[in-house]
Amino acid sequence: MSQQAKSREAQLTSGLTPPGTAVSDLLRDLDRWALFLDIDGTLIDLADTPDGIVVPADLPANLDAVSKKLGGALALVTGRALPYADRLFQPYQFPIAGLHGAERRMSDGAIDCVTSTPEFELLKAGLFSDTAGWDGVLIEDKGAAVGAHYRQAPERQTDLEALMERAAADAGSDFTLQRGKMVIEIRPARASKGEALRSFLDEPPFAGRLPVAIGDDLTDEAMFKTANALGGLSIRIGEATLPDGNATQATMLLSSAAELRDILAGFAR
Ligand SMILES: O=P(O)(O)OC[C@H]1O[C@H](O[C@H]2O[C@H](CO)[C@@H](O)[C@H](O)[C@H]2O)[C@H](O)[C@@H](O)[C@@H]1O
Ligand SMILES: [Mg+2]
Repeated sequence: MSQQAKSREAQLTSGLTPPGTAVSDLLRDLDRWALFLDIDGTLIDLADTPDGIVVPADLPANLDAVSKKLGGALALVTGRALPYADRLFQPYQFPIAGLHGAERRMSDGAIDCVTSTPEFELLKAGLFSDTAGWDGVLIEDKGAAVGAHYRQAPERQTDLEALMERAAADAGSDFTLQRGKMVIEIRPARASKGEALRSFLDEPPFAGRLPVAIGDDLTDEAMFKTANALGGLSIRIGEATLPDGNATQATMLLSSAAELRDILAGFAR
């Protein structure tokens, strides 16, 4: 662990208010906070495959109850495609940013979506065919984005890095590589989770509130940075040290998605 990460770890676990207290602070001052929640690894436990996730039965209703206590100021901010993420929490629909912030449904229901192109469809088809014989590798078609998963084939990480870097270069400047947990993605470069958080805060019912951003992966660091810059709270699920050895931008930690779900369940009551 780098020196920077060590001092960050100490800072996070020293006299700072434990995250559980920070979140329960919301109980006292409901008009003050806006909650921005990542999905995979934050609300929902990680699974071997993108479709292997299990949504705990009480989670959708708890999210709805927390949202109502915050006057609707709860948004999901995910790398998943917006329609896929929406289905996870039926019958409820929340303000949501998908594809790492590239597409968004605002509180009034208006959707700013991003669509694929014939060229990008060809690129995705090429990835499927190039990896057809790579056991355990899973190509995830997300419409205007694509993910290459190696959770079940860690030995293929280097091959996938090279393949996705070439594909991203072919895709051009409208796209960017996004690394994550056992995945490399090519996504629209037009936004980030930090920009999505800022856009929500320009609109009711988020405007005038301070952000609480909670996430678990590299893509969420942009959300943490923006929340911190706006005087809000940033909470990472997991360690203070990122896989690359750098310290997280988050100012607080939670141990697991289960711990966050318990806090939200208590807050929902
Ligand atoms: O921003 P998030 O909501 O956290 O979404 C990030 C990515 O989540 C999914 O991949 C991750 O979760 C999978 C299921 O647990 C896991 O198998 C995979 O290894 C993780 O990387 C999703 O498949 C991606 O599209 C999201 O970008
Ligand atoms: Mg996540």
